[in-house]
Amino acid sequence: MVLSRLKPQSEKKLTKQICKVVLDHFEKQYIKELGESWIAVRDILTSPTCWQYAVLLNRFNYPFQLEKDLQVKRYHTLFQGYFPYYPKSLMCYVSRIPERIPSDKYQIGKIKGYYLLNAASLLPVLALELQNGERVLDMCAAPGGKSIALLQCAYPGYFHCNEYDNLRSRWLKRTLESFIPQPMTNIIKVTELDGRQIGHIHPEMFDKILVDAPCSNDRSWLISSDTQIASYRLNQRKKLPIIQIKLLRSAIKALRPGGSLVYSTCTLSKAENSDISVPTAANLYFAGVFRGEPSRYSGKTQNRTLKITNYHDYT
Ligand SMILES: C[S@@+](CC[C@H](N)C(=O)[O-])C[C@H]1O[C@@H](n2cnc3c(N)ncnc32)[C@H](O)[C@@H]1O
Repeated sequence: MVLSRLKPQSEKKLTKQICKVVLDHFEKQYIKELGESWIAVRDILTSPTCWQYAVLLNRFNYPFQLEKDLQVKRYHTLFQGYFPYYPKSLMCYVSRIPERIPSDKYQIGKIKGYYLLNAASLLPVLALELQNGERVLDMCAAPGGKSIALLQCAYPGYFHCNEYDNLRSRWLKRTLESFIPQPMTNIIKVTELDGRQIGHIHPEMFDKILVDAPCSNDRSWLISSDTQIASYRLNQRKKLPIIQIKLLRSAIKALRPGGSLVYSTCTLSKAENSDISVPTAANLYFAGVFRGEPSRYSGKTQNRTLKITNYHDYT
């Protein structure tokens, strides 16, 4: 029965128009930053059949039948065995065949069984290595995909989900309500603070912090249909590192000594990734996924650990 709901969207629906203004801008920038690799990355970014939609199963209402159906359809679990940290409770399936299953519909009072996300979005979640009982901050949390994924990994002692934008914050609350049972919400706090202030408000409070920063989302910008919006975004793009560094500095203030912080983006832009550095922490690079092989992160840990990840889906 579930299988019938898993019909993939047609190939036609998978075909998206690529925005030329954005592509031209990226060509100039990324050929400089990535050299020849840009050619392969560009092909993957612009070809929807290469994008992987992962199915994250919700441990709070585990969809056993769906899991069987996915296995019949030759879906396979993601990244297991690649990472030093990969909790058994995190169950995520992907298919080698390009398809997108419909999302689980919202129903009042029902905990959803699964969440669809870009497979690579789990990289920052895994990099955070969340353990039971830890105090964790998801600083830029809406719509909540990584918050849900973090809660599949461990039971934090306190989970602070923050989102500055009012509308998106409502979306975040709705996501949490849909995936997390009521008794667990006692450990979750949702706020609408400016992330740049959190370090002053809660100094050295958290064991783990995720800064999934507002960034130029290369893939979604490439398929934007409105040229005016695209040009506006490209114009504003240079301002992003200013807010990103402020968010990161604030997060470091909110991190307890010995804690770990993951800063992540879904852009390839050097200015928004490796150029966002701070003096107090060691940088660990967790470079993303290339053709199904996630690269391991490496580096030294000092007083506080900072991992920079970007989660483009190069699978
Ligand atoms: C990349 S999205 C986060 C995606 C989210 N982590 C997830 O997995 O669903 C970045 C978010 O940061 C929010 N944001 C932008 N400026 C912010 C600020 N100053 N403080 C907190 N959040 C902010 C944006 O509204 C956006 O929702």
